[in-house]
Amino acid sequence: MTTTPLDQVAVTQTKRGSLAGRYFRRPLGVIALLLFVVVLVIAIFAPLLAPHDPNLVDFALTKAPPGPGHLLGGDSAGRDILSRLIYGARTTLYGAFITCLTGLVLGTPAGVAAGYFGGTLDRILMWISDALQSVPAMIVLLIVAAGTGSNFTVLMVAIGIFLAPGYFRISRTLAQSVRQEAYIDAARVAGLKTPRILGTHVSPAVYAPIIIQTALTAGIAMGMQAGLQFLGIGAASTPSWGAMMNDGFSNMLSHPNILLWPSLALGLTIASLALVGSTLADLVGVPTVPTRKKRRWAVPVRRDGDAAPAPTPAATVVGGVTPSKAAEACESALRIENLRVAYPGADGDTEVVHGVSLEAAPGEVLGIVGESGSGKSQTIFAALDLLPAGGMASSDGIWINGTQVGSLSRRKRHAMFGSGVGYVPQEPMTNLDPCYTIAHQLMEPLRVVSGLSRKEARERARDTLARVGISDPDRVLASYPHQISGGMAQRVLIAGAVICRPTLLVADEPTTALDVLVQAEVLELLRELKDEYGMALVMVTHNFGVVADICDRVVVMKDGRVVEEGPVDRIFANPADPYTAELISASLDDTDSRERIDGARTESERTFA
Ligand SMILES: Nc1ncnc2c1ncn2[C@@H]1O[C@H](COP(=O)(O)OP(=O)(O)OP(=O)(O)O)[C@@H](O)[C@H]1O
Repeated sequence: MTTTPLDQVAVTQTKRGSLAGRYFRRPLGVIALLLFVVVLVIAIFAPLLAPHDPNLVDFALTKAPPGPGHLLGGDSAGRDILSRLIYGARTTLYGAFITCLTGLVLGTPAGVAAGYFGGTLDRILMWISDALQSVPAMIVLLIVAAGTGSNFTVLMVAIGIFLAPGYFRISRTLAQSVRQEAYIDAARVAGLKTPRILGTHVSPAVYAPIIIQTALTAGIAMGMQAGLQFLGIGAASTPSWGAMMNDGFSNMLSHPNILLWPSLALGLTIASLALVGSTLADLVGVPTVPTRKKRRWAVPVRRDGDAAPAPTPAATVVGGVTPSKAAEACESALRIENLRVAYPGADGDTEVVHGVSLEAAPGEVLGIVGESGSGKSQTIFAALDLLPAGGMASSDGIWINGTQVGSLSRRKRHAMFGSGVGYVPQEPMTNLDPCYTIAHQLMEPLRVVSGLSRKEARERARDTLARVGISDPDRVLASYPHQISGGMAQRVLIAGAVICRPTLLVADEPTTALDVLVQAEVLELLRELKDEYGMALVMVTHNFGVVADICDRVVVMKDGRVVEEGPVDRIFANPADPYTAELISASLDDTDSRERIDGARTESERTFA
């Protein structure tokens, strides 16, 4: 095995520090948090802290000014203002809790589902959300109050329903952005089921913004709650800041202190929550949503549940294949027959892959080569069920490791990918989930798909990291993606792709994002792994140098078509198509490559016309 220096690259420590550490460096945020904690403590320990029974009436105390024994004075009914204020905190926080819980439980899962699956589900949920936002909430709340005898908890649940669209919209937007992340594709190819992907890879992106939303929603809930109580809705025996404000409002001119204290308590509590929320938003607003270098087309990935226009999705159409071809396909690691991929556009569907057929035998290294936009990735995406939203694929069949994947349910197809197919994507960094350690990401498919115990999975992960040339696997296992270099990340991805010992490894431009030295090492590693595990390797590249280096056979693509295929030696010695010849010389001599390729395109077009 070749020893490599990649793992020598120092693991960089994060300079940002933990979220809590950064939060406590914000004085305003700290003051706001302290204020809220004080209100919370007062609410929890109200029976211990209140000097009097909040409902005890003492006529001598009616509208009394502050004095000994009654530090804030008495209200218009002769009750101790301080005690009512303390118990009011309890009512207010309880109400806000019920409201936030309702909004959270209804809005967040719905938003994640709508954002991740898109399509009809998204449209229906968006419609419900819009409808809820257009209903005049206060009128409905008054009706609910009348119908339930002003049941406080029911009213707070009703407010929560009206505030659920806030949670829905945030989680929908975040799920939409995360579902385009390459590490979600990688998780799907690794065979993880959708609930697992939603739970472990999509939800973490939603957590921090949802906490911020909760802080803001709690403030809004308190305001609405106080508004209802101000209108006299709610049990008279329950001390509440809104009811106290109502009382104070009636005596505002003669006894302003009755209005002052509940208003101050409510204002400060809402302001503290708003400040906590905005401080958190400042700190986590951008980094919590992982950014992916957008694919050229920048449209969301189609998922289960999306409305997929005809023709049928990738690998689901079987037809036009003779029995002999089907039998041959059973021998192949990968076989694609007459694949077409199209996208809807303003002027109808645009086909970007036009009837591509190719095959990789077990143990063989097949190169798919072509310039940018020639359809290499679309071909592979269609085979691995990773087409972006709107992508429509039809074929006469796609076989992976001898199985016609179109005849399998999506679930079985993905389970098969997990154990039989490894996928090494283009951009190492974006294919690792920033929320989890490398250990978690390598062990997850082993535990979930292969059923290994935690100990076994960890050992396998450590061994595989060592095998891909990382000399300090324990340190890398404990690292987060941002703590490792690009070269090391690519090795981690290769380790992840081969960790379940697949029989087919698909590598989509695995060296593009790496420098020249690291490129050579990664190619060497892929070659070694392929020999060691007996895998077929499908190598997608724009570089004939890579093809010369590692491939047995090559398929040359241009404008969504296969222009030529054959053994690498023959293609290099005697390219049949002028485009192939120019691609070879452009790859071997980088100068003026674009002009030469363009020239060859013209020549080739003449040949094909
Ligand atoms: N979502 C999409 N909508 C419309 N056209 C698309 C979409 N995705 C890809 N295409 C088109 O499909 C064609 C093939 O793209 P593909 O990504 O397969 O090229 P490629 O050969 O892999 O190039 P690269 O290596 O640069 O990714 C391109 O012309 C591209 O513009």
